[in-house]
Amino acid sequence: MAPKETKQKPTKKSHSNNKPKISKPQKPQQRKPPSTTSSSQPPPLQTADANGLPLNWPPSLPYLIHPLFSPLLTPLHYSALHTRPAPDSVEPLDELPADYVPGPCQKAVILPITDKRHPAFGQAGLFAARDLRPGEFVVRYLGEVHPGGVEWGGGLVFPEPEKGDGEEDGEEDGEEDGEEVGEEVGEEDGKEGADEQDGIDGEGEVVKQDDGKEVKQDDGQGQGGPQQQDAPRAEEMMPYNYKKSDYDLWLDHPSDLAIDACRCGNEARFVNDYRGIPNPVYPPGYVPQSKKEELFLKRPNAEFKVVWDPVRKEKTMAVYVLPAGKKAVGRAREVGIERGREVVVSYGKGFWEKRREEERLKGEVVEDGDEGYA
Ligand SMILES: C[S@@+](CC[C@H](N)C(=O)[O-])C[C@H]1O[C@@H](n2cnc3c(N)ncnc32)[C@H](O)[C@@H]1O
Repeated sequence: MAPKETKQKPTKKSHSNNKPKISKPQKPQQRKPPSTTSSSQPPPLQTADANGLPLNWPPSLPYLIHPLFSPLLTPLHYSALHTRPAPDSVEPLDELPADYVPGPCQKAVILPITDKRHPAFGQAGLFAARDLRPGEFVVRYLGEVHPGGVEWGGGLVFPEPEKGDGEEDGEEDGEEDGEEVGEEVGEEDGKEGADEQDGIDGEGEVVKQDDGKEVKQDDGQGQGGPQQQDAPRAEEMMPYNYKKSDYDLWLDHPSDLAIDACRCGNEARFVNDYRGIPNPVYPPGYVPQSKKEELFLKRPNAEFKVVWDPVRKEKTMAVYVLPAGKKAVGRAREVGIERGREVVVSYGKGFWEKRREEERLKGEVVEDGDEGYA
């Protein structure tokens, strides 16, 4: 039975009931080709490295071009995942753009945060590689699709490399990173024994690894998933706690479907929350002259949206530029996020409330440069 769709605001799911905030579904968009860059505009920023992976992609983290599926998902979860609300339903889903091609994103680039005023200084963020139109699709949010209610997810299992890619890949994977290759933890939440097939099932897709090579996964949802590789190290056997992830979003809350991009994912996992981020148009120390201006300095320019993947016929999550405001005039009607500007969303108040609570419990003070992430 198809779950009833609800208005979902994709928010950060982690830590609590304050699950991802998902933008209000909108009527299906007219597909338009991406706007061409006029000759007067500077060239797009470089988004990929020499291996074809996103620039600044963490070497130890598996890069996904399709979602992975947890073996903990049930037929009911899959039914919900593959059920599209009717176009005339209260909340139909937009579709991914017709020209969407799986793989590295050319619209945005992962960059280290070097501005000390930025609350995520020392981490990374996602930045527009070219001017992005209001409402434009930016990038999918890829990760492990898992039951949102579960706490423990077990180890991560990636498929054996294809013959020919040889040991090299397998060995590198095994050696380099505790997170990317593992085995289902012996005890999943202390309840279940491990199975070699358990972990994260791919769905007949390709995972790009940190060496830029691709490995294929079996086809079939939740069946015949990735194979175990080398024997995992101790840390790879550690149970994984979804609840502690900072990269976990609700995909479909009523149907208990979530996406976690902590252990693997794509560029979208680097999208920061807008709170406390200084507007680079203004110099350091600039004090907003009015409440209106202050608000301008503190608003998101993008959103997480649940959309329909017409090729895979399933719900998915993506980052979109926010539509132009009703009062937008001139350039603001054409450019939602300027080239070089950080793509920022709202994680939702709940995310920061929970964060504050956790910090308080730890006896730490949250310094956010903002009057409150709530
Ligand atoms: C989904 S990750 C975003 C990417 C992250 N900056 C990184 O480099 O991996 C969420 C984490 O980024 C940090 N973050 C994002 N937005 C922030 C903000 N406005 N203020 C402080 N920290 C932020 C927090 O540590 C949060 O747990």
